[in-house]
Amino acid sequence: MLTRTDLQKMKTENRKIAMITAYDFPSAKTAEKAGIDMILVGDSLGMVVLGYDSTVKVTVGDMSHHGKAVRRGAPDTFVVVDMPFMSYHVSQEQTMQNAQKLMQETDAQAVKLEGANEEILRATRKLTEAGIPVVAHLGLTPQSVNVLGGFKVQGKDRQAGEQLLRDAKNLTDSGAVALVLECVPEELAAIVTDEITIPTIGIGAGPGCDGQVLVYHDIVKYGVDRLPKFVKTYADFNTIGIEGVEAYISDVRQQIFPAAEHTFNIKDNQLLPKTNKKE
Ligand SMILES: Nc1nc(=O)c2c([nH]1)NC[C@@H]1CN(c3ccc(C(=O)N[C@@H](CCC(=O)O)C(=O)O)cc3)CN21
Ligand SMILES: CC(C)C(=O)C(=O)O
Ligand SMILES: [Mg+2]
Repeated sequence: MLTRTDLQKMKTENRKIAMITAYDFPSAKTAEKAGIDMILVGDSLGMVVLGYDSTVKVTVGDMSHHGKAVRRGAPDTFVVVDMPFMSYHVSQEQTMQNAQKLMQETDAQAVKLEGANEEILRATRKLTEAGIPVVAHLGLTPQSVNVLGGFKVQGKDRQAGEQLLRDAKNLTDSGAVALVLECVPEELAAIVTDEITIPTIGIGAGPGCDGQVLVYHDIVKYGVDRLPKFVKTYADFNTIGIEGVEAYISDVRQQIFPAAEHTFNIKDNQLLPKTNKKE
């Protein structure tokens, strides 16, 4: 399993970090078998596997439930669990308790928090001091979709760019181990990556970041229809899945399935006598 130190070394040696989301046992198992560097149990699970239209409805209980399954599927991979909407905003005490629950129940290596206001910076410091590594997340922060007015590219003007760079530096100073940059212009992401000492992991933030993260179901096109511009797909599970289920339905209807090899038998002398009840 990679460590925080390995990630730092990858940045300085310009070896790119490959991260993917996973939400359950099979996706985690596949990601680990393929040799992924890091897994994110993203709160995007609300949209991708629960069918909500944003991440706002996701709870700490949901994150724990899915995080545990991911850990069982990927016992040897660095796992980051998202702290969901409002689980780190009410009070410092509640933030610590929620992070404790996620770390202890899922056995993750780090938690991820969106944003960089005073409270988030304090939480990042306090969690780190308590032994909980924090991954930061700037740019498009989906938990604030209702304030941002949609899933839109962020940091497009000079002022927003300067703010983002300041935030990134403050998060670094507060102890964050890595920074996810979501939906920001590649020029800005490259500058931030150069200016801070911790690794940046981009999603829709261009090739200049120290690593990349994408949503599992986007990469393999599974249950998703409209994909953001920044996604590249490498497989088409939708098509394969529909074809497979169609063939199964057809086999059942044509009595091709189940065949002899799918069927269990007992010895003739153990057979129940026929009762002829139907006649
Ligand atoms: N399946 C999935 N993939 C993701 O990457 C993802 C989620 N869900 N859910 C949580 C967030 C939401 N994300 C999103 C969702 C939509 C866009 C999107 O449609 N963006 C527009 C750009 C709009 C603009 O130009 O400002 C696009 O065309 O890509 C971006 C990020 C990223 N995350
Ligand atoms: C898009 C990534 C960075 C995320 O936070 C998620 O999947 O929830
Ligand atoms: Mg998230």
